[in-house]
Amino acid sequence: MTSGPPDFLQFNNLACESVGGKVLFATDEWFAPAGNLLKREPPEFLASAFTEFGKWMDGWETRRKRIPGHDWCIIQLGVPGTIHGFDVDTSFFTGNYAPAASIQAACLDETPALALEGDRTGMAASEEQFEDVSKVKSERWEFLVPINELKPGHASSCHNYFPVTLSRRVTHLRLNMYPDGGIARLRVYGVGQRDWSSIRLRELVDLVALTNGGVCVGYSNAHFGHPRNMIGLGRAANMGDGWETARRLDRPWVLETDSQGILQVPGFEWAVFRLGHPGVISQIEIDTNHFKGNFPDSCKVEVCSLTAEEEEQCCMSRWSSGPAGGWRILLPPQKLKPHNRHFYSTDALWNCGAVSHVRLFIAPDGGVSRLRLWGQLATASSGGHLKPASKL
Ligand SMILES: NC(=O)NC(NC(N)=O)C(=O)[O-]
Repeated sequence: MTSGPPDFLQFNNLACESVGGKVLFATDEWFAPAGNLLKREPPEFLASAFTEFGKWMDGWETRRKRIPGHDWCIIQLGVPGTIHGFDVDTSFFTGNYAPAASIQAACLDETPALALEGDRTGMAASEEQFEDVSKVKSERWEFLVPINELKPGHASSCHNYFPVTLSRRVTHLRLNMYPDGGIARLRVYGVGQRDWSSIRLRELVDLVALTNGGVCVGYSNAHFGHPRNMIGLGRAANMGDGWETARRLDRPWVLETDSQGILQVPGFEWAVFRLGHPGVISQIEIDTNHFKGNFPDSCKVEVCSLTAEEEEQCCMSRWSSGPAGGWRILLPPQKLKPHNRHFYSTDALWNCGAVSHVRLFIAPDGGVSRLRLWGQLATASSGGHLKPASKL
């Protein structure tokens, strides 16, 4: 029996540098810095690239150890949250991959006071140099992944997936490699968890933002870019930082207009998001930044309210069985423009009250770089669930 990629790959990468993930400390970074672990772009190999330290590698690579111990680094998540799984990606590290790794986690109130540059001096850094404000040495942090052998970074074996079952919030990770070697990327799949107590009554927040705990829970097509990219920080860096579907193959070979001159573009693609907190959405932004020859013709937004159990059922049916109460239209169909920020406020939106989930349609296909859903948190009087759904 062949098993496909694990379900946790649908979640957000909480450690990615594009959402603020940082390496605070590494015992050794001789060949390549640990910061590479958190890059958003897939790893690459440049056969003829060498530095004064050795072969240029796109990942974290330490020296062949000639002293006791093993190498490790401390990572601060860009978005603190609950972790559902890891991908320790060894791409292109073949004769120099780390043969084994483990991952530990902590939830720290403050950032550890660290000021160490990556060590290229010939002396490995010691545990004492890592001053941990939690007063618990990082070597004693809880293991989310015990020591496991890794596979080398050939295309067929580079992904080392580790599912995690821990419902507690995590802020920092310690990645251990045994004894030394290289790892191309560490992807930390989870859901952001923010403290909602600091939000004032009637304050508008982007309820779907990754930093506020929004998460994509289903989609029809993600050929060129995953829909979760739409809820990332700031404006998209490029087309790869947005949601982009393949060209639909069921489009007519010659497009035509109907009797009223409206272009007939059958078919659509969709993506469903769970909001970080149920709320009443009053402003929407749909940004087609960078999508110029491939922006969607039009979009539509629907909403519903689901419990965690109802969401699980919908996910299991890949959203073919809709919510019991049905989807309601929040934003009726709107024409879109290329490379443009589209803003819709209350006069364009239908009154739907408090909701927990949103479905964005694009017709017939194309790319959207950002989706922002501004609203107030649900209260007992606005009629929504007071607790965010927590299962996928
Ligand atoms: N050819 C190599 O990759 N050699 C060494 N690594 C780098 N990056 O030069 C090594 O063996 O660890």
